[in-house]
Amino acid sequence: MAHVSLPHDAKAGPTKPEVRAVLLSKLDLEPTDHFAEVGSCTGAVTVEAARRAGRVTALERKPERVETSRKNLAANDAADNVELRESEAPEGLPTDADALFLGGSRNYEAVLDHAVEHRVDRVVMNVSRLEVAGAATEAFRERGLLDEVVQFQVSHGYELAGATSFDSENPVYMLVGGAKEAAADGGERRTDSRRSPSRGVDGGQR
Ligand SMILES: C[S@@+](CC[C@H](N)C(=O)[O-])C[C@H]1O[C@@H](n2cnc3c(N)ncnc32)[C@H](O)[C@@H]1O
Repeated sequence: MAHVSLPHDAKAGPTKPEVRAVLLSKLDLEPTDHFAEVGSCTGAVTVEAARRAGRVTALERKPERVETSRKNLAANDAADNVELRESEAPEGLPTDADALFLGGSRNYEAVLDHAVEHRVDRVVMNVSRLEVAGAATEAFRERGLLDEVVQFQVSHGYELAGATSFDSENPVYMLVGGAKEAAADGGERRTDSRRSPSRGVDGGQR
């Protein structure tokens, strides 16, 4: 994975490189995709998405963090296909996104409603707080958006007395899914979705 340079920082973020690697595999972005992001903050995810998707619309509610995103995008020469919006989602979300990432959780239920209404093919949300993770999992499930819940924790080794010990980062809960296409008969189909088949949370193969 190409390096992301973040000379400008923010109080929250960045999403760590290993977490971004998993996130990007779930989002499966391609040059034809319009990617929408809630909470660009340092722009670390925005930069990676801009290298893969054709278009990126990135929202951030805090003006100083919009500026941080803007500067870090420029530092990575990744601003050409990115529209940064100072906005609190769902306000300002595009209606034609193929993939949506919620890096910020404010108003997430309304953001998920937007994803359902506009049939966003891939929806991923990262959560670090346990209580929010549980509530957000329910919100995905209630809307028929949930394919899988992934929980992982990254640790980095460091040398200690000639051996290797580890510093652990906070666990991450990654909620992964997307809106299903409505079929003419009122059922649901997944014909043009790029979501990879995975074992659903109900235990069935999806
Ligand atoms: C944990 S940080 C995201 C980190 C980011 N992925 C990065 O790599 O720097 C969450 C960000 O989401 C923003 N945020 C939270 N809810 C939002 C919403 N509804 N709309 C826009 N921004 C939001 C916060 O201001 C914060 O900057």
